This record gives sequence, structure tokens and C-alpha cells, in this order.
Amino acid sequence: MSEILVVVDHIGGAVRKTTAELLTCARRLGEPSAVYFGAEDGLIPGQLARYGATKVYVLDDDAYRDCLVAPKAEALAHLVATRRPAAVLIPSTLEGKEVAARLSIKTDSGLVTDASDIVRGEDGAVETAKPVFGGAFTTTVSITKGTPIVTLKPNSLTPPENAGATVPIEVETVDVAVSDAAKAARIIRRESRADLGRPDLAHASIVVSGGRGTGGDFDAVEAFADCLGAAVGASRAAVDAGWYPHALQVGQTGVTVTPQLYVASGISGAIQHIAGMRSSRTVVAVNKDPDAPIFGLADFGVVGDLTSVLVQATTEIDSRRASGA
Ligand SMILES: Cc1cc2nc3c(=O)[nH]c(=O)nc-3n(C[C@H](O)[C@H](O)[C@H](O)COP(=O)(O)OP(=O)(O)OC[C@H]3O[C@@H](n4cnc5c(N)ncnc54)[C@H](O)[C@@H]3O)c2cc1C
Repeated sequence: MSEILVVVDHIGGAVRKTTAELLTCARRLGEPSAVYFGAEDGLIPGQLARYGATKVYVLDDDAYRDCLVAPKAEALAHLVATRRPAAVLIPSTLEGKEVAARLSIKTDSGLVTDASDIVRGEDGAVETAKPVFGGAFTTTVSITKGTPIVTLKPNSLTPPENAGATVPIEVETVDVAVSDAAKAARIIRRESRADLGRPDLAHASIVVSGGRGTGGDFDAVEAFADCLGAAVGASRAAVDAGWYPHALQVGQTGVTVTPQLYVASGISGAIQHIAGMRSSRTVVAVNKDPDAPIFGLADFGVVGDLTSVLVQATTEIDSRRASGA
């Protein structure tokens, strides 16, 4: 069966859900092999085998940690040239998309970024679902040139648990002589994002977002989120106004979320915002305008001032918790 390379998205060896999604797609195309950039002692192969990886290539070199994306693109081009995989699947992170673009140039191959699904088409080509126009349409795009390269948006599918191989996973260390040119841009400092004690937005099961309707005051949004153990998101209008960091923007040019519950407060429901949260299980909207487009998508809507509504909801939830109700 043809080999499919999957670039592992991990933090210090802890594999993120995106990798499980990519491995699930890879199994539809052939035999998944994981590509792990990092020290082998941090790798837990079982995390990859559980979702179908039969092999893992470990690439451990200071260049992958200390430089920007070029060394990873070079290493992947080496794997494409020597292993001749049938496709390369990469997470749609900012880094992943730049690595993919460089790999596409190096291998003269077709690339689709921000796909929401990957399958084998009837003609045998790698076929992707690619949302366009802010998610209003989904196009079907086949890659017919070179080694197909696809980046998959996080939270595109629910990977089945324990669907993978039960045989031991093969681990192979790969040494690539990274060129000096690829090491030209070096990372000189890293700063961790402040830990706000809230769940990661992309993976949270409850998200409470605020928009321009907050007027820049996110206190009620944050208090409501904290009483639910939720992540906080923001619309682009709130981010552009400097009220909230871009890393927490939900939408077409921000994070895609698929929580069980999404609460949109003071958000009108522009198509570019909906593109990042339309797959939420239940949507609650709080807006003072009864004609706001967000109510067209919401399962439950409250017409009113968001501060008043969220503060009342927070107080009620807190008091029920306190009384054990
Ligand atoms: C290429 C492109 C990409 C984009 N990407 C994104 C993206 O990733 N994410 C994104 O969000 N947007 C994105 N946008 C912007 C998008 O088009 C909208 O402009 C933006 O989503 C509007 O944000 P908003 O809903 O907070 O503001 P508005 O549209 O101004 O809506 C504010 C809402 O708050 C309500 N409101 C006001 N006061 C209160 C109150 N006190 N209580 C309750 N409700 C109140 C109003 O009735 C209104 O419905 C993009 C646009 C473009 C062109």
C-alpha cells in the first residue's frame, strides 16, 4: 500500500488532536507514516499508532528547533525524494502552511491549504474539500501534480478512537544534512503566552465569544466563560479594535472552533465569523438587535444587552452551583 506522510503536531511530545485528524485522513489514502520533529525521548509512539500510524520517522536536529520553517521543508523534501510517498499531510497552522508552501516549490507538487476533508477521488487522485468565500461554499479540489500536499484545518473531523493498528509501530531515525541557507533565519528568543487558566480555544468544549457589542469591556464575557470553564474568543471587530489578542479571534482569518456550546455575545454573525464556528454543536446568541444575522444560526437566542444578560446568567449558575442544584 502507498505510504502517506503525516507531519505530527505536538507540544513536547504530547500529540495534538490535529495529528489524529490527519492520520484518520491518511488511512483513507494509504498507509500512514508519522513524521516527528523533536527528540526521540519525548515521543510516545502509542499516541500515533492509536490513530493508524504504522511507522514514525524521527527527525531530531537543533535546526528544527532553532531556525524558522526552512529546515523542516528541506527535511520533508528529502523524505519525499527518498521514500516517494503518495501524499504529504500537514496541520494547517501558520507554520504548517509555510512549510507546505516551501515543500510544494521544492518538489514541484500541487498543494491545497486549509482543507476541511481529504479523500481518495474516483479517479484515484487525492481529493480535498476546500471551503471558500468565508465558508459559504465548499469546493472539491483534486491534486494531480507531483506528490499531493494538503494542510488540514484543525477540528475538521472527529477521529475515531483506537481505530489504528495494534501491531508495534516502527520507529526510524532520519538524519538530513540541513543546508546553511535553510539555517539563515534563527529564532533568538521565545516568550510563552500568558497562561490565563482557561482551556485552549481551538480545543475547548465550551467557547464564549465577545464582539463589537462589548464596547471593549470583556469582563462579563470572561466571568460567564469562567463560571462554565469555557475558553474566551473574540470577533475580528473586537480584535481589530485592540480589545482582545488576535490569537483568540474566531473566524475565517482566526481560529476554527467546534465546541459543544458556542455563546456569541455582541456579535452580528458576519459570514467570516460564522466560517470559524458554524460546526459548533449548540449556538447561543446574545444580541440587542432582534434582526442580527447570528439569530439565523443560533439554536437559542436572547435579545438584550449582553452585560445584563451574561451577568444574570453567571449569577444564576453560581447560585445554583452553591445550592447544589
Ligand atoms: C477577508 C475578511 C476576513 C475576515 N475574517 C474575520 C474573522 O476571522 N472573524 C471575524 O469575526 N470577522 C472577520 N471578518 C470581519 C467580519 O466581516 C465582521 O466585520 C466582523 O465579524 C464583525 O464583528 P462583530 O460581529 O463583533 O461586529 P458588528 O458586526 O459591528 O456587530 C456587533 C453586534 O453587537 C450587537 N450589540 C451592540 N451592542 C450590544 C450590547 N450592548 N449587547 C448586545 N449586543 C450588542 C449589535 O447589534 C451587532 O449585532 C473578516 C472580514 C474580511 C473582509
